[in-house]
Amino acid sequence: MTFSAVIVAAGSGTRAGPGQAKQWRLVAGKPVLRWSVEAFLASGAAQIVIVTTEDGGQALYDVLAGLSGWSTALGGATRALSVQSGLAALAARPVDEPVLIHDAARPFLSGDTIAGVLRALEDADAVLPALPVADTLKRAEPDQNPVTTSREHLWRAQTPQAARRETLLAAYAAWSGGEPTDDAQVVEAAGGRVAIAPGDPLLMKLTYPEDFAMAERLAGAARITRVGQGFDAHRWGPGEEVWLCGVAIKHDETLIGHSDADAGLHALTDAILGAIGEGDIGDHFPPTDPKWKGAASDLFLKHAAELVTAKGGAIVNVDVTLICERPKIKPHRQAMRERLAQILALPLDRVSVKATTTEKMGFTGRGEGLAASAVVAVETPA
Ligand SMILES: Nc1ccn([C@@H]2O[C@H](COP(=O)(O)OP(=O)(O)OP(=O)(O)O)[C@@H](O)[C@H]2O)c(=O)n1
Ligand SMILES: C[C@](O)(CO)[C@H](O)COP(=O)(O)O
Repeated sequence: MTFSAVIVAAGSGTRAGPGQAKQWRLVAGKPVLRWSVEAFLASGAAQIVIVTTEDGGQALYDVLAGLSGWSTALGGATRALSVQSGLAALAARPVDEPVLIHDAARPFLSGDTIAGVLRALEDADAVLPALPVADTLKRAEPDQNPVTTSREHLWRAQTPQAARRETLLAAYAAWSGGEPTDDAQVVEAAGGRVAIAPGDPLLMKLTYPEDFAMAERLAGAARITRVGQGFDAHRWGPGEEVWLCGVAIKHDETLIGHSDADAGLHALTDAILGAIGEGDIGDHFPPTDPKWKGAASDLFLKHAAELVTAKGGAIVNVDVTLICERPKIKPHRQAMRERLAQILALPLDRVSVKATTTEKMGFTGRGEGLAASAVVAVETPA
């Protein structure tokens, strides 16, 4: 389902204590706001409006470096005003398109939560993700005994909250209560049907200083590790040098292929694409396309690495094995590792290049061709 998103990030974060407002602070090395933008991009949001203060403007470009598909709107004095500013900035989108309104202060947004909210919107005017209250509740006035209060039918509201843009615009225009604390409440007051979608315990709102320590611990749980493997082989032919793992090696033959035939980079590119479920190298760079004739294969690897970044992921380590009788790989291994580390912006100890012969057996053993296999570990949001 096509949808757009409004991320409200114009608050001052007073309760989180002194220092930078919470949406700009880091959790697991990543700005709080960036977590949500990446989650919406990974789920295919058609447009993302980020609502910030004027001061936030420049910070935004640093915080969202490398990401596209977002625009900005100026926040208001309250969350509700910031939401309305974000909705106004979506004027070019279809008025009946679902809009997901999300607190920047909730970094651990998953694709499942987004999908659940959108699914529930098929039968409702507005949807909020929520969790049932699990603790016993007490109402306590100063100097009085706490009074136990039923927790039955009580839910903790989270974001993103969804409604079609026209529904939200009409409901906010009709709102005459005090300060609404969420968007579903505004649709509810306008007589709309509000549904609850599954909330997520990880989707906590950073509110108090101590929440940041908790978020650091949750950051590990909010990410998954994926593994991808790739394989490639090319035939030997007449030539004077061969490209392997991004390094040119003088040799009495070359590998034949549509691009520079760097089997090491091709296997590694496929491993990365495999880890993130993005098909294979041929899907992205068809061998039938003359554009890629003689292309330097580091371009393919960079593209795969950029797809990982766009999903909010990071490559953990890569391991390439080259399979050939000749040339000898050992003298070039360090240069290959350094080149791969440079292309992928990884520390050297996370890049491995190995080599083996097949003891004169098979096509590599007979010197007909060279093969390469690669394994990669990638971390992405769950
Ligand atoms: N005028 C406002 C107030 C809040 N928000 C956003 O609404 C979300 C939820 O608000 P809250 O957690 O209350 O954030 P703050 O208002 O920043 O925090 P505090 O109340 O502690 O100052 C946050 O992402 C916040 O940036 C906003 O865009 N504009
Ligand atoms: C919208 C909200 O996240 C729902 O739980 C929440 O109400 C926003 O925070 P605030 O402290 O009420 O501004």
